[in-house]
Amino acid sequence: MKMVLVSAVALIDADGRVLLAQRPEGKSMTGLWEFPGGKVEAGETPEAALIRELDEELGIQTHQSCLAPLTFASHAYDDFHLLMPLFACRKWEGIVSPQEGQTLAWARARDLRDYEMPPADIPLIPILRDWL
Ligand SMILES: Nc1nc2c([nH]c(=O)n2[C@@H]2O[C@H](COP(=O)(O)OP(=O)(O)OP(=O)(O)O)[C@@H](O)[C@H]2O)c(=O)[nH]1
Repeated sequence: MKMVLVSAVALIDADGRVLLAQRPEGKSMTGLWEFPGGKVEAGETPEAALIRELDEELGIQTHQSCLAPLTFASHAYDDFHLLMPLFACRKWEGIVSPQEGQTLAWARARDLRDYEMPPADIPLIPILRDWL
């Protein structure tokens, strides 16, 4: 099975809320809420992929030193196996604004369960809630 490496981040604001992005129409798993991030390209580190994706998707800049490893997802989808490190980040520059028409939500830890997420993300929720 093809292994796909996706780097994702829990961006945490000053009130301890986490940023979720809703997958737009036309993509797989439309409407589900996910952590910002994306596929790691050839020759890229997971951290560099995330720094690039945050700039592209949300218009913010961060640094490797602001990305702390938090946990990971390992999930067998029908057509690929997803391996997804989840970093935590509390420091960035710029204002979070959707660059690709995504709907964004700042979710409180206790409300995370109310957002329908991809199956790979489900085990991450209690880890994140305990950690926040
Ligand atoms: N960024 C992100 N991707 C996730 C999460 N959970 C999860 O299963 N994924 C999966 O990881 C892949 C991320 O790919 P991507 O963001 O670079 O590209 P994409 O949505 O256009 O991919 P796709 O349309 O090929 O599915 C997708 O298959 C997505 O469904 C998550 O929390 N964040």
